[in-house]
Amino acid sequence: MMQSNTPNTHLPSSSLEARPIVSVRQVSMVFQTGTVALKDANLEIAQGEFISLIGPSGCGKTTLLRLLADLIKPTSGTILISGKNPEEARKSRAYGYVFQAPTLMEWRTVLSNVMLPLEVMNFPAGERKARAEKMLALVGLEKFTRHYPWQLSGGMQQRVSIARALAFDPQLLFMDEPFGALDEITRENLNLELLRLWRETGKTIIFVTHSIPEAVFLSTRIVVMTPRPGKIETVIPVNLPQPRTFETRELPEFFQIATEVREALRKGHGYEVTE
Ligand SMILES: Nc1ncnc2c1ncn2[C@@H]1O[C@H](COP(=O)(O)OP(=O)(O)OP(=O)(O)O)[C@@H](O)[C@H]1O
Repeated sequence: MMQSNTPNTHLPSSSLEARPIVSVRQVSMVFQTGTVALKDANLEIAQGEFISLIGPSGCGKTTLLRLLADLIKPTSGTILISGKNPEEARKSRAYGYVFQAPTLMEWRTVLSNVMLPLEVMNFPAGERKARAEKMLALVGLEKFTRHYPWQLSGGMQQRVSIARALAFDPQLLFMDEPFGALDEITRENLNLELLRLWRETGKTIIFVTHSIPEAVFLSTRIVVMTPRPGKIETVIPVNLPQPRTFETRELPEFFQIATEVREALRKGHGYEVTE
């Protein structure tokens, strides 16, 4: 059975009085090379939030995501996901992960790519197809189930990756610059689609980006990071009305928040972000 998540019909409460879905406390990551990729990071994320991590190259955004996903272990500090450590959370399928490149298997159809994690996780055979079809419909690709990845555009391939990450119905979705390689128009359309999906499913999303407008458009809060050592500089709330539309980008508040993010990045000497 699919979990029944609550749709995000309004801005998620800024209150973190209920147990946060993600809790990062005093987390540092020093690689064997001596690079301090993350220093004393603290962050609490409530269920249903859309959090963007923004900052210049090398500030530790991917490192933070990889720590949450149990792909690497922190040097110090504590990470809890729904009250579990990252390894337990991974084993209980708490999150899906979308990478910058779609990483689809070229010899498998779209449907078969989305079914792959369900096969690996030993979902009953009868359930796999129904789940995969449901997720592909959610990302608007119901007519492309029999296509192969090379027959799809880059944006469509990334939508398949999102469907694949959601196939086993995780509460959390980690996305590492998923639209970074796409053209601006495709990217803006996918931003809108992602917000619709977020509203409809009630997922909590943690999204890495280099783009200030993308972060402002998507997020309920923006985590601004700065490099050397990787640090959380500040967390900026985005109180723009929901649902966001193309017009959202024209609002004076949109520009005000973008300026706030830019200034926070400058304060941390992070200049290398896209406008
Ligand atoms: N496995 C590793 N071993 C050694 N150093 C690493 C490793 N992974 C990342 N680093 C270093 O840690 C720092 C943070 O890297 P990370 O990939 O988290 O940055 P980022 O903010 O995601 O950058 P980008 O925006 O370019 O993807 C960088 O200086 C990077 O070189």
